[in-house]
Amino acid sequence: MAVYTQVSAEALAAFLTRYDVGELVSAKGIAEGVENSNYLVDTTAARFILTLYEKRVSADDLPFFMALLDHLADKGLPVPPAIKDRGGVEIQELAGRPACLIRFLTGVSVSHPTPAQAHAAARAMADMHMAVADFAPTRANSMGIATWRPLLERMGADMDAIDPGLFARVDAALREVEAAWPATLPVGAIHADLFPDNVLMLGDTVSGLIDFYFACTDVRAYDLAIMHSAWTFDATGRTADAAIGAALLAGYADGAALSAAERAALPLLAQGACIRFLLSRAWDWLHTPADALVMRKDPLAYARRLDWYRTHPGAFA
Ligand SMILES: Nc1ncnc2c1ncn2[C@@H]1O[C@H](COP(=O)(O)OP(=O)(O)OP(=O)(O)O)[C@@H](O)[C@H]1O
Ligand SMILES: N[C@@H](CCO)C(=O)O
Repeated sequence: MAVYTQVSAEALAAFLTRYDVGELVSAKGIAEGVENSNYLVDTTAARFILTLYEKRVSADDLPFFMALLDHLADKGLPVPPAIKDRGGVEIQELAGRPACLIRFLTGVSVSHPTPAQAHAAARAMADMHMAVADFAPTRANSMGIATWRPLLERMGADMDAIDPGLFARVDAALREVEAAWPATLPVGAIHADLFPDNVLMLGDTVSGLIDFYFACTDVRAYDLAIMHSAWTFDATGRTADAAIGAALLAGYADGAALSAAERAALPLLAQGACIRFLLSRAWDWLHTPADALVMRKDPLAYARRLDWYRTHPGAFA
């Protein structure tokens, strides 16, 4: 469960007096998510999400994330901007952590998306990519390709405790990905973590894109490749659903043109996406005590996806 930082009812009630949002009625910790502490907050006026930012979100990056959310919300995308307090301030401090009160969005994240839902979600990603054409702020990808080898080397042979030979397998795949990584594809602000749990849906309609805390300036087609790796497989990474994959490509193409060069790069970008999530999951696997309250995500589910992309070069044809 993801409540690392406890906030007392008294501290929360006092915090809310900075805003014009009514008075505290109830607050519950939200179990989903692994990165930040999230509370569902009801006031006499409305419902909100309170997020306290933990280890992987740097306070220095919050202005970028909040500017991006404001920009997308202004363009009509279903994203949750932070609420401004009476002085116009979005990024606050609470219980010693950076904190934001965020607009609550209705909808549920689906664990087994249908092709229609995948289509709608990829269309929403395309809309997001188009909507940031005039978004000026930039942020380097803190989990981008330049970070993968240092992370791999830091774990070194410890990775073989997860699965014998894992270090060598990832090392070899990364060498190929590094050698062929495209340098000239269109870049822009991307979500970089648009897994099914970060898309809220009402039926086949996207009601929310959430969790922008890996958003950064990077290759747009890489965002689609991340989405493909996250949506197309079952949780173990063993089985790929071709209908979901096709729906993602079609949904994206509905909202944004995918050039021949972008399409041709997708198999490699998807392998990069697998390496990125394999490495972050492996790091957490090795550094989170097995009895911690947070659920560790299986790195091998991404090792299997990596193998799949390496053996299915025509997956995006
Ligand atoms: N604006 C919102 N409106 C409605 N529900 C939200 C909103 N933001 C977050 N949630 C809920 O809180 C949960 C956790 O949020 P989020 O995914 O941002 O957490 P996280 O710790 O950053 O997770 P992750 O492990 O995906 O990085 C979501 O699954 C969703 O149920
Ligand atoms: N979406 C990531 C967790 C958040 O970075 C994963 O499934 O590994």
